[in-house]
Amino acid sequence: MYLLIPAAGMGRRMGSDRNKLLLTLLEKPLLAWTLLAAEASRHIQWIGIVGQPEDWPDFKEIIASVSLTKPVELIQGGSTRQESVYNGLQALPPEADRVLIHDGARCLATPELLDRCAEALLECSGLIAAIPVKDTIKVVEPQTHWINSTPERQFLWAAQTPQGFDVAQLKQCHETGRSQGWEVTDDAALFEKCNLPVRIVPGEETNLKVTTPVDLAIAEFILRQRLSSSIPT
Ligand SMILES: Nc1ccn([C@@H]2O[C@H](COP(=O)(O)OP(=O)(O)OP(=O)(O)O)[C@@H](O)[C@H]2O)c(=O)n1
Ligand SMILES: C[C@](O)(CO)[C@H](O)COP(=O)(O)O
Repeated sequence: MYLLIPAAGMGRRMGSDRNKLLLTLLEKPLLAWTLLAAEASRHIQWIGIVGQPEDWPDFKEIIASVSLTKPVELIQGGSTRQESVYNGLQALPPEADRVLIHDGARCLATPELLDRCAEALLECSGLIAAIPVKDTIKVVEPQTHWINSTPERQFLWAAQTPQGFDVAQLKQCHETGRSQGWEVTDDAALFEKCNLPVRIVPGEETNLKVTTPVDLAIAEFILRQRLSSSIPT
């Protein structure tokens, strides 16, 4: 299975002056934790990291530090996540017919989740990891902040990555999106807009996207728990 890791963001909401994937989480950069999960996955055979060229020297150090045994390619990022994934798709080896896309910022995803998605992708052409929403969600008027409606929670799922697709179909959806000027925050949305089916694979509650400083603190807590429970007594 081919894996693309969008890693070309800025970390604006983190308040960071550099790519948040270079920030340290328990003595390793965030990106290192994401790569360790990809390395431990049974199905991932090739990794493309989409990043801004100024980060490549750091990325190369991280790749060396985690002793990756799988082939890795660095791909130039775009100005949005959508554009970064587009660039990643163009850089896939020609034989890649299925692809998983996993945010570098979701650095707590387990190898088991990557493998669950890879296996499910043998049976369908579009999927995403997702979890049921826990909060009651309100649809709100943007200007006035008055509530418009309360969607039924049983229909609401929080989208995560990995997201997996048939490569030819996803490339076509991205081309359509570019020609129509669609701006989306995940790849499933492009599939949906093109009327293609996307199924849910059970995600992980701990698979948070490190977006703000609070997420970083929560990620550290989760990782400490995980590491201490894996130490044999
Ligand atoms: N131009 C971009 C923007 C984002 N990403 C990646 O997409 C994932 C999800 O994006 P997000 O969490 O929003 O990251 P940032 O763009 O870094 O954060 P912010 O929006 O707060 O600036 C991250 O792994 C990020 O590196 C990307 O590859 N290219
Ligand atoms: C793809 C994603 O991780 C799904 O939750 C998310 O949409 C990434 O984009 P965001 O704009 O940073 O939420």
